[in-house]
Amino acid sequence: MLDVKICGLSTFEAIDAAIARGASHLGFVFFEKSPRHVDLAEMAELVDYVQGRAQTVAVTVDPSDDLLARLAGDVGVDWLQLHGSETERRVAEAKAKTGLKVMKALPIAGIDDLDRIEPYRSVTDAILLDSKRPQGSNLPGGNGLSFDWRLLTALDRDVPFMLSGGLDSDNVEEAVRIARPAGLDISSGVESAPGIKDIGRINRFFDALERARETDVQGEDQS
Ligand SMILES: O=C(O)c1ccccc1N[C@@H]1O[C@H](COP(=O)(O)O)[C@@H](O)[C@H]1O
Repeated sequence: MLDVKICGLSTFEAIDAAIARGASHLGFVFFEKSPRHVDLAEMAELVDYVQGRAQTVAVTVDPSDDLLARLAGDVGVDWLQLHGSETERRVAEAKAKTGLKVMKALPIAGIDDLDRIEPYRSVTDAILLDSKRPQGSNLPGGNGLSFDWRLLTALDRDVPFMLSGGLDSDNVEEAVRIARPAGLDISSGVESAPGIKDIGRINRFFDALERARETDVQGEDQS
């Protein structure tokens, strides 16, 4: 069963829709330049609303020690997503300081980028593979752009990862078939405009994922 993280949530309605369809993780973005940014008070309210129905994830970019302490203390999320240029050492430090589970995002554009995964494996609870920030964008993630998933076929099968970057209901079936991820992370692909989650698109995404699972099971039966 694939983990599914719906990211960039800011309303109770979208949280309920994602949980109803089986999202395992819900992401809340703390990054002021993002159209999905929520402040810490808003994030605490959203996390409180989830009430253990899914894992909650604070998405951050090179967070300060103060922010880490507030996310672990005042907000009370389950996971920290590090989506900046955090070194392995900083990731280990963030985990030790907060006691939270940590997901490190790594940008992938070419085969050499896969070499960056191994050093992070021992200091994280999950690795998230995303596309690289396009020129001109001030967002390190949430750009709605995918990378060449065929690169991931070169990865050792015992390296579990979450796949993100430009996933939507039209491409998720192909993404799962090619990349064989342990989980999926989606934000822009379930929005009607930047930062505005669309319940219809959330439903269509999970419908497409169910079709992908059915096709996969049928494929396995024939082999
Ligand atoms: O969504 C954002 O605005 C964002 C801002 C800063 C860091 C990460 C962000 N989002 C993450 O980007 C990926 C992919 O998103 P998309 O599906 O391509 O829109 C996902 O991991 C989000 O958590």
